[in-house]
Amino acid sequence: MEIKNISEQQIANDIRANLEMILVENTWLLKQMDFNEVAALVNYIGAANHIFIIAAGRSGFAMRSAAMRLMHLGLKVYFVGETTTPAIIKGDLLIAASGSGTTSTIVKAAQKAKEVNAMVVAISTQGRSLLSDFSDHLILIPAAGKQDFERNRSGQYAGSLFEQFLLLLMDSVFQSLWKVEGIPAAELWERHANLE
Ligand SMILES: O=C([C@H](O)CO)[C@H](O)[C@H](O)COP(=O)(O)O
Repeated sequence: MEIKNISEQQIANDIRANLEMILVENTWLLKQMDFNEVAALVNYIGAANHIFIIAAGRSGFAMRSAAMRLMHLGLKVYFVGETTTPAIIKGDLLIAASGSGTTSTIVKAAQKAKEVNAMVVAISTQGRSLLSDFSDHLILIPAAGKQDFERNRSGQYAGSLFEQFLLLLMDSVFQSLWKVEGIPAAELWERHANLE
């Protein structure tokens, strides 16, 4: 990639402006959310024997972070696709995050989860999608779709806003669960990886 003749100060200013735009977009999204939809997720998590999480690409990175924090709380959490992930069965919960709601591995996982009568919570930018058809509950994040090349809802590339907000939202869910459980941080830390 050729870096054009641009001063370090111009780049610094541009990066700062971008970060401001990203924070503004995430704050805008916060105001569009129905947090009762998110509150329901806490009930699904509380009722589940095991929690399975699936998401792909950058959405997957955000949800891997969420899986780690839920594990720190002492929940039995598996990220779909890891070699040690067991079968999902009735009484379990699948949290399936897909901005588009069409990523085939995620739709298939939700379909399988419903076949065995597990519960499915979807998180998506789409109110109706292939994924929502196999979901008991939907959390709508009305961010830009990853193929909204006109960039109507976000100045950022592809699904970046959804993926950022997903991470922030799941950290907020963790904070609520942590508060409810009242577990001291030092106790959570005992579950933190010591082989890293
Ligand atoms: O990595 C991603 C891509 O760069 C879009 O910004 C997506 O997270 C990946 O393609 C999965 O897509 P969705 O299932 O639609 O979230």
